[in-house]
Amino acid sequence: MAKNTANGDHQTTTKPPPTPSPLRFSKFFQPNMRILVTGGAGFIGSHLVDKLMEDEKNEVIVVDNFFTGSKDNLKRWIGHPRFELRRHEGVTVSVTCLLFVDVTEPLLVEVDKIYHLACPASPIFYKYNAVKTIKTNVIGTLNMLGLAKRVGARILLTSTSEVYGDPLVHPQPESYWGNVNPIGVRSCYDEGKRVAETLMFDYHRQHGIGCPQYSTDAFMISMHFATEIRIARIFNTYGPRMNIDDGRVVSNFIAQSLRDEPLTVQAPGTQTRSFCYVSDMVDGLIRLMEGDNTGPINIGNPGEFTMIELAELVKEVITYSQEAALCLISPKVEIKMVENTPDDPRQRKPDITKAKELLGWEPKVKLRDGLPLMEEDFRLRLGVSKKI
Ligand SMILES: O=c1ccn([C@@H]2O[C@H](COP(=O)(O)OP(=O)(O)O[C@H]3OC[C@@H](O)[C@H](O)[C@H]3O)[C@@H](O)[C@H]2O)c(=O)[nH]1
Repeated sequence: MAKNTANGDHQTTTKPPPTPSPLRFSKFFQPNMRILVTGGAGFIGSHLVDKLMEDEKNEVIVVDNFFTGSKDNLKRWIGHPRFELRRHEGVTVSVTCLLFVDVTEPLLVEVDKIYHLACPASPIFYKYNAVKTIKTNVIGTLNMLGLAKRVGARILLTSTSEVYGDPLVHPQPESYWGNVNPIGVRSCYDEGKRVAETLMFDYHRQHGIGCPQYSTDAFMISMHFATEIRIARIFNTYGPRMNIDDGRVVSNFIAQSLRDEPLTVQAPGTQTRSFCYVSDMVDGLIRLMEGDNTGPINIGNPGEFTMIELAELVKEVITYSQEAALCLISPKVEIKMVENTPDDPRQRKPDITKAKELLGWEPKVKLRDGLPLMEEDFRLRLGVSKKI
């Protein structure tokens, strides 16, 4: 008897593993595309869900443990017939509540595509429980790969620019192997994502390319699914729905401006980052999933800013009063230099040649245009109106 373990490994080959319903191959069956989004209640995940739900052929299942994600981000979809809620071992789900699942536990659902985003992404959150972060990246990715293998789903991992560590090559192409401290406080995330990438490629290599595959074993024909993988290396992303106290630099600066607090630039302030607006990010992820390239592919905006430049730009863009709007500078906002955290990368900027060539993708929203959209969302959530 063939036995499929929860992580999708076949223990014998005498019987074919479970296959999708034969109905899916029938002439009159028009299946919807069933898409699982892990971490779908988070900042990028929820924007991705919005985009996927725009296509009436998509059914979307979200799993999230709500450590950093929030049901509020998905409230418009709760109860929607294509936004499916499932029961998972021991977890009863009512129609008003989302599936509470942690990817470190195996998950059994039938899906065609998996966007695997689940993991805290802000340094203060991923460092908060470092062991849990690395478990999420390693065990969580193993579980999702096992699921992908079992049901024949294509899986996309959102990896990170942090796999380049404190890069010695600038800007960073995908061919750069990085400069990562394996025992530092950020390692749970950057090494975790590096292992996750390794697992993706090992599953892909070990289980062949092309889907499905047939093989004969003692005169039995067995079918198994190759693991089709996609890897995106996400660079710093910003936009509406970021947690207000998320701790990342753009959300910090906007929240601080709206609260009339000084902008905390971490020393030396000359370190650089490149900021991608969330709608561009989602577009890049979907193109990668739908295209023919496994990646890894950098998805990020190559516009590079020092943290001092970013603080100046936020000061300029966030207006407090008509007077401030006219002179484009809020008189109240100050910049305060504060201590930095260990291993903070000194520079970061994506080389997006591959994304342009292979996905036909490049970001459209400039930082100057994206910041006011985020400001509007933060004002609503903080209850701070424009004083004009
Ligand atoms: O209040 C702050 C917060 C942060 N910073 C600085 O801003 C820079 C960016 O820091 P963030 O915390 O926003 O994010 P990081 O670039 O360190 O990490 C991010 O990298 C890419 C993604 O995968 C993740 O979202 C996240 O890990 C750092 O140099 C940090 O020192 C400030 O100057 N002030």
